[in-house]
Amino acid sequence: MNPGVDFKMKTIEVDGIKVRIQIWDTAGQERYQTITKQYYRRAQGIFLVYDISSERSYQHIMKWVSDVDEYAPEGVQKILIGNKADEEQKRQVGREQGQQLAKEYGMDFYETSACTNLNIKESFTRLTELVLQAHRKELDGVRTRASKELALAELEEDESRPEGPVNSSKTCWC
Ligand SMILES: Nc1nc2c(ncn2[C@@H]2O[C@H](COP(=O)(O)OP(=O)(O)OP(=O)(O)O)[C@@H](O)[C@H]2O)c(=O)[nH]1
Repeated sequence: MNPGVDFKMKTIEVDGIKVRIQIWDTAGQERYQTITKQYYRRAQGIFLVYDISSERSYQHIMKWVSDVDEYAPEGVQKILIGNKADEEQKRQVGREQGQQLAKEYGMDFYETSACTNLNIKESFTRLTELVLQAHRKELDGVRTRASKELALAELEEDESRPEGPVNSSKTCWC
């Protein structure tokens, strides 16, 4: 295992389907970034997490977003998280600021707490849902393209076939 990256597996249920997810927790520190960016490439869903008691961590989200845009696959699903929601007395980032930023980037938004478990299950379920939806859309696209190509191939085959009854005794096309 690389320094700066934690790994866990978990099974969660989404729409009655059991989904096994791999969770890669990459360190935020600058010194690990060459390593952690490598992990973006295979991600299907990403949580961008700031700490509601740290304005600085919120300001950092823009940088994470641009890194994700640069290194993660195009269809990656993203959710913005404001963590440490239990630390209300230390709050530096308003909930509306989180909502606003998420809206700008077209992401869902949750305030969570790893201490009280607030929205932990909900946010993982939602991200998994988004990943599954995106995957289904991609598959539908592939299926539609494949059936169009098949229909076209059949049409071409029909057009190249000689006219007249199939069992005609005539063997040449002239
Ligand atoms: N009160 C509170 N503390 C939290 C919460 N989540 C994490 N912490 C604390 O915040 C500190 C940092 O937590 P980490 O999980 O190491 O944070 P991290 O983002 O992985 O840190 P990096 O390694 O820099 O990426 C620890 O002391 C945690 O106990 C939370 O929801 N509420």
